[in-house]
Amino acid sequence: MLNTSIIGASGYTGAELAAMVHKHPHLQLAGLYVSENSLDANKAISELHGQLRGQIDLPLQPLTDVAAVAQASDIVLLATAHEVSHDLAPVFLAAGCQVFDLSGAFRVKGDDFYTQYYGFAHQHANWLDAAVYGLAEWNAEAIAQAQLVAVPGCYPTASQLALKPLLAAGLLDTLQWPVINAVSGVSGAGRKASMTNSFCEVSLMAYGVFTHRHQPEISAHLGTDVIFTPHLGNFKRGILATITAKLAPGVSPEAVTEAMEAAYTQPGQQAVRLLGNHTARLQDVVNTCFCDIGWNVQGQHVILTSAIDNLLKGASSQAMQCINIRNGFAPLTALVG
Ligand SMILES: NC(=O)C1=CN([C@@H]2O[C@H](COP(=O)(O)OP(=O)(O)OC[C@H]3O[C@@H](n4cnc5c(N)ncnc54)[C@H](OP(=O)(O)O)[C@@H]3O)[C@@H](O)[C@H]2O)C=CC1
Ligand SMILES: CC(=O)N[C@@H](CCC(=O)OP(=O)(O)O)C(=O)O
Repeated sequence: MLNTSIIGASGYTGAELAAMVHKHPHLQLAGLYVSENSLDANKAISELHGQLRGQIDLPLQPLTDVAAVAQASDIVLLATAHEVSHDLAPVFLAAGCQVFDLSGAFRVKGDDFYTQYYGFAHQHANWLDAAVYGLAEWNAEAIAQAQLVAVPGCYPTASQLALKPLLAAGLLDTLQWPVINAVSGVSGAGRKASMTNSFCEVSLMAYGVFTHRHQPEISAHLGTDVIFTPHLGNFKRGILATITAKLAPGVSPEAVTEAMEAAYTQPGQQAVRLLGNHTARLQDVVNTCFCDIGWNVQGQHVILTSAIDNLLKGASSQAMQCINIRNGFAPLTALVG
C-alpha cells in the first residue's frame, strides 16, 4: 500500500480525492491536511462533506510539520492554491515523495508566465522544468516516469482533449485560431466564500475575456494559438466547451471521425467517450471521471463539444489517473466500476 496524504483536503477537489484514495485498492490515506490556522482544523472531513460520513471520518489536521508529513507519505496530493503548491511541492519532492499538484503552479514553462498570469515570480525553475503535464490520455509515457505531475486546469482539459486529435492528425487550418467558448459551474472557483460565487450574484456571464490564465496554458500545450472565453454558469459542477475550428482544405467529415477514433481507442483505459455527431451534455458526465466529446462538420468548419466534471476529469480524477499511470495500476482504478 502506498501512503497517500492530501493537502487542502477540506476543499472541493480535496474531498473528492479523499473518497478516491479511500476506494483505491493500493493506496492508503495517510493524512488529511488544511492550513496551520484553518478554521476547520481538527474537524472530521465528514463534518464538512456529509457524503463521506461513515466512510471517512478522519480529522483535518493543521499542516504544522511539513517534513513529518513528507516522511510519512509516498504520495502527496496538493489540492491547494497556486502559491501554496508552489511553496510546498519542493519540500515534498526533496523528501522523495511523488507529488501530484492540482494547482497551476507547475503547468507552464516560460520565464514571465507566472509573473504575468499568476501574479508571483516562480522560484523553482528546476522543478518547473522537471514537472510533467498530467493530461493523462496524451502524456502517459512521461507521467509514468515523473516525480512531479502538474495536473491540467479544468478548461484546458476539456479543450485539449477535443482539439488534440485533430491537431495531431494535421486536420486543422490553424491560421484561423480555434475559438473555445466554455461554461463552468461555480465549484470551479473553490469552496471559499466570495462575492462572485455567492448564490444571488451568480448569473450566466463571460469573464476573463482575453486575459484568463487558461488561454496560454491551452496554447502552450496544444502548440497553437486559440481564442478562449470562459463563462460562469449558475449550476454547481460541470464544464461544457463548444469549440469552433477551421479544417485544412479538403478534410472530409470521415477524416475527422477517423482522427477522433484513432486518438481514443482504449475505452477501459482512457476516460474519454466519443459521441460522434451527438453533442456532449453536462448531465452525462457530472459525478463521473469521463470527458464526452461530440463533433459536427459543415464545409470547412468543425464544431466540437466537450463536457467534463470540473472537479473530477478537470481536477481530482485526472490526478488519480496520473497516480495510477505513475505506479503501474490500471489507469481508471478507483474511478470506474
Ligand atoms: N475547483 C475546480 O474545479 C478546480 C480546481 N483546481 C485547482 O485545484 C486547487 C484546489 O482547488 P479547490 O479544491 O477548488 O479549492 P478550495 O478552495 O475548495 O480548497 C482549498 C484547500 O486548501 C486548503 N489550504 C489553504 N491554504 C493552505 C495551506 N497553506 N496549507 C494547506 N492547506 C491549505 C484549504 O483549507 P483552509 O483554507 O481551511 O486551510 C482547502 O482545504 C486549486 O489550485 C485550484 O485552482 C484545478 C482544476 C479544477
Ligand atoms: C468557475 C471558475 O472560477 N473557474 C476557475 C478555474 C478553475 C481551475 O481550473 O483551476 P486552476 O486555477 O487550477 O487552473 C477560474 O476561472 O479561475
